[in-house]
Amino acid sequence: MENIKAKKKYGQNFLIDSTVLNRIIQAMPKGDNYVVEIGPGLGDLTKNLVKYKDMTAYEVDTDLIGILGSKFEEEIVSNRLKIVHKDVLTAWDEQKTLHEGKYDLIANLPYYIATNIILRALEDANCEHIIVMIQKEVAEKFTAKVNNKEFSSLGIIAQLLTTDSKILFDVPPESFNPAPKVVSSVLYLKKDLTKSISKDFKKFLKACFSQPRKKLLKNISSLIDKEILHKIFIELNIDENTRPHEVSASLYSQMYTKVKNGRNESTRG
Ligand SMILES: C[S@@+](CC[C@H](N)C(=O)[O-])C[C@H]1O[C@@H](n2cnc3c(N)ncnc32)[C@H](O)[C@@H]1O
Repeated sequence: MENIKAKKKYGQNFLIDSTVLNRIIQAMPKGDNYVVEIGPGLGDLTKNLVKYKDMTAYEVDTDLIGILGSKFEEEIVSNRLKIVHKDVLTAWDEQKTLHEGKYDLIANLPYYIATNIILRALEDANCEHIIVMIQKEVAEKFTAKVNNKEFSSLGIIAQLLTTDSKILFDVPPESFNPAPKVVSSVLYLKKDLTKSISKDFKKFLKACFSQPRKKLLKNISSLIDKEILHKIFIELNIDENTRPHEVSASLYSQMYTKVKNGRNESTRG
């Protein structure tokens, strides 16, 4: 490895296990989608991805930009690889999508912003597949199903926006340099590009899970009129003692529609 000291503040844990790299490449979706990588680091995953697809990589660390520029001179000149020196969250704020055209996000993510990045990728209308290395604990939240204690707004959002979500495999700390403190997993999400969810629905979910172990009714009663809530719970056949993780994604979606309609009716009336 180059003489580069990994920076904690950028979540730099470089992948040094070629078996894991190969497994990520094997998981690459077939088809013509462009590839976007977030955090190419020293370029080990990039080197393998660019063999198969044209791609853009977003890297925030100035010290790595020069290294990547000389390592991939040929790929950059021939337009197979574009390296963007930018914080990827800023890029999303500025342009809403990381690529004009359908793309797959394939990356070993910086863990300190992994959840945020996945949520942004789920919102990005051009992103079709998400294959990312993240903390196992976070991967489990995105793939959790109803009644599982880990089921939260992340699992609900993922279920409503994807047709497939799964953990492909786990990766031990020794596969990285420096080794992270946690076990990692490669998460796979295939989005349904016809679906989207609103900011208000996300706010509603946040309220529903504000105290995850308390009753759902209690969590949202500060936000929504109690009478409307009781009516909705009866209509949807939800017991008043139900905890937030015991309600399915589709029921949350129906509940939100009813809350919205209830509010509209009360403003009209
Ligand atoms: C876990 S390392 C992965 C490096 C490399 N892809 C690998 O697999 O060895 C995360 C990478 O994301 C970069 N990074 C951190 N924060 C970023 C941000 N906000 N925008 C873009 N890249 C970021 C880091 O500098 C680092 O290169």
